[in-house]
Amino acid sequence: MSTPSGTEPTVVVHPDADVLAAAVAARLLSSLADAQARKGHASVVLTGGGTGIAVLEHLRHSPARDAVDWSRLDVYWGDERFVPAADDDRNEKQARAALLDHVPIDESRVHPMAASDAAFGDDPDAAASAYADVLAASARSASTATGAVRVPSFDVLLLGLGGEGHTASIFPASPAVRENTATVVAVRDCPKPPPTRLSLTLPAIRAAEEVWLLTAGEAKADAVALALAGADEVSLPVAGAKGKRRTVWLIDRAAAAKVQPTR
Ligand SMILES: O=C(O)[C@H](O)[C@@H](O)[C@H](O)[C@H](O)COP(=O)(O)O
Repeated sequence: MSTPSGTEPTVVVHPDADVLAAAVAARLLSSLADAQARKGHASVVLTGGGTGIAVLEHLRHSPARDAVDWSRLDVYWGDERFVPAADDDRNEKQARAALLDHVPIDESRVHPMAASDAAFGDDPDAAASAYADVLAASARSASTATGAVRVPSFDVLLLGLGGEGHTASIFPASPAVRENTATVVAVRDCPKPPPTRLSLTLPAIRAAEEVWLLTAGEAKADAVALALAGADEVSLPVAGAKGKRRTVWLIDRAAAAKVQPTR
């Protein structure tokens, strides 16, 4: 698979979905511990979806779990389902059950996107705008604003992807994929239920130091191959998910089945 060079993505293929999730958990522990050793704190953007949550489950059970100082980790989400807080579809609820409720995290450093029965009621635009304000404030306080994009300089931003090429809650040919100024948007009528969501936009995603794409299964093989072959982001949003410093595709053999080997 391709080797890291500049903005070229790194592609790492694991035998199956479970080894992939365990390997990503180990990689994430090391990356966050390195960031904390370097600058005293670290930040991660979590993703929903089966692979993303499986990684958190492996993190929870890892013997190296406490290599990360959980009290100095800032946690954000790349997207969220705009449903009541107690709804099992909430990415935050799933992340807390898988990991966050089991580690000594500093709750003031955990930044969930609003639920539909919280401060903004059932107004996803207000909830999206409020999260953009949280990101901007975090950028100012950490004085790591990434230039024009008012978000913190996320150390690792995790993303899953759909078979048709969505990532976070950015779907093909949608208003969200064409958004080039807002950092967070409300998304309606999503093909993947539930229909209403909040999502980082591609400019916000591309402000991350590292973007890791996590996926498994043959249903994702076309999207993976097209993205790595340079598809345009409007028709395949995941193709636009790139880190400032590094982009890493962490996939299993089934999802890698149609990737053209690099010469
Ligand atoms: O909230 C969501 O639904 C996710 O953010 C979404 O982008 C997910 O990561 C992909 O749809 C992959 O999901 P699976 O890993 O379950 O295929």
